[in-house]
Amino acid sequence: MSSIDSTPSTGGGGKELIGTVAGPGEGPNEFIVVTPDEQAVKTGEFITYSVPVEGTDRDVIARVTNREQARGLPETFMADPNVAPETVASTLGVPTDEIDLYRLEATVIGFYDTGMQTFSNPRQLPSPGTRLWTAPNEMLEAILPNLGVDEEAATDTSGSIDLSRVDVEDREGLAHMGWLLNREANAVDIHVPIDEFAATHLAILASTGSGKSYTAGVLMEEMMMPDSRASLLVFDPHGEYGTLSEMRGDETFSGEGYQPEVEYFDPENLRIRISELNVGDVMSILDNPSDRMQERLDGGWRAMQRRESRTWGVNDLLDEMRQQYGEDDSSVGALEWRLRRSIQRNDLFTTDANVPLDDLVAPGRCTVLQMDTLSRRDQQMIATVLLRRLYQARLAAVRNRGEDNEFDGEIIRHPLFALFEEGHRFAPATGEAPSLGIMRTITSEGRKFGFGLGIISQRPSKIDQDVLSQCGTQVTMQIQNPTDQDAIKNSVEAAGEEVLRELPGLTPGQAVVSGDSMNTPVLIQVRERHTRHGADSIPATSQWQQAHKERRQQPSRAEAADMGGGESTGEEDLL
Ligand SMILES: Nc1ncnc2c1ncn2[C@@H]1O[C@H](COP(=O)(O)OP(=O)(O)OP(=O)(O)O)[C@@H](O)[C@H]1O
Repeated sequence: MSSIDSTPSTGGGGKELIGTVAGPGEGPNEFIVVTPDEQAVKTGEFITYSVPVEGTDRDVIARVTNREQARGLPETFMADPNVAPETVASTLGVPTDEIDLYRLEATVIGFYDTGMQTFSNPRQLPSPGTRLWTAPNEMLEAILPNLGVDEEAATDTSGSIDLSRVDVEDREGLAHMGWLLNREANAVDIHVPIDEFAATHLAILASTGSGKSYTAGVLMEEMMMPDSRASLLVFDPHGEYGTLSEMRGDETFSGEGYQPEVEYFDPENLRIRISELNVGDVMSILDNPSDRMQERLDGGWRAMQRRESRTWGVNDLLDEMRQQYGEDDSSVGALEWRLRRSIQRNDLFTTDANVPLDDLVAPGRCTVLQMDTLSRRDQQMIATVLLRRLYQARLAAVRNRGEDNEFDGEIIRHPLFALFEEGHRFAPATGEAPSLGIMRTITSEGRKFGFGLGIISQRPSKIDQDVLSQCGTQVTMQIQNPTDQDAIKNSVEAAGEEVLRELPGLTPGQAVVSGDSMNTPVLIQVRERHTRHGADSIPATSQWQQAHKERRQQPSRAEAADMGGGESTGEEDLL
């Protein structure tokens, strides 16, 4: 059978003839390709062919989903590991040339429709005999991520669409995450649109040690570049982002008079004003309040919130409750002990200090909240109160409350992106967390108010499924735990079988990027960071060695005592 000429109209690097269509596959979008061994097309590779759609030739992209040997040397030729199969074959006089053939299964993704700005399925499989090429590098750079291809930029002098002409390198607001894993390093760079994941939220999910915080670091670097100048807030429960300060003054991040600011806040300057708490927050930190106590607290708290002053404390609240329920009310008495223990004696809470939101967030500023010395509950409390204030301040900006002379609340006029390490701690699937409510609100409503969240976690099954399912872009790295794989399957829409199959085999730094920021899920190698990674494991043996040498160089306590007065022998210390 003569092969059908289906040369794609696009030119460019990486385009090589790989084989021919043998026939349809199992599913309605699947077909089988036969290819000789030396082409070595890997699973996950993007291949292309051309078909006429409504009178115009379209370059259709398909993904190789499986590869198996269709014909090779008989197994008896491989029996002795010391003799090459070719030697056995030639001794027996069997020709080995072109004996290997591979059978590839491929799934049609579609042709890029410049009108719809995404893939469109031609609903027609390539005919047997159609020739297939690996898709050109430039074409993949332009159409795999959801960047929107301008039809004019893609049209060549003859008026036909040539997607390899589109150059995304110089486009603004893109995050260069890395490159397509199946191609050579940097052959197909993957740039994801920051606007997209900053609006519809992001999840970075992987087992521990697979590169989550490294990848988050890469994305933050990209967001702080001169063509983005993001307003970032990082909730860092382990103190892993100390090295982001290297962005300050680094030429890579500077331009047009801009340099990113990187600010660190610790618990000392992250105090929470008591009046910022709502009654639900307080209930969540009190020890087992009875129904009657909850009722008293609710009445007292509401009265305090109606007051003009925002600087009241536990004593004022107790006075208020005694006024309402009587001096000798036993429930107020029981509440007093609990309120003093959980709020008044916790340094986190204060009556007056309140970090102004303008000090905390600004365009071109990455603020890291270092919370590693705080308890989990205090970390959640800080997140709750800050997120609520920030959300209200964004709401006020979007609703033009700033133009109302009587409005005296806080207002933030630029979009925000808040990133959570240990996301399951702040939005847990089970158990109480005061921060869960506001995180659900922001993930479901934040898009309209320019407030994006990024959730990083090594336990997807432990994240609230509502929050996880609202994260429109997913970066998924190595995950072996079946429960976590199931959580991804259930809540991540874009995670098809192909994505899930990849997860156990990934190595650190390899990731599947899927969802709103992509037109189709893609396997990438995450690029190296410009700043150092701040969360490497501690190299125990070299540090033991160093510490031991230092210890030997220092005089022992007994020797030191000896040198001090000349009277001690050291032995005296032991007596
Ligand atoms: N893209 C990459 N390029 C080079 N090295 C990487 C890359 N991604 C990860 N690594 C290396 O892999 C190791 C683990 O990365 P990382 O600390 O980000 O993992 P993690 O998933 O955040 O782990 P944990 O859950 O323990 O915080 C680090 O030593 C890091 O240097």
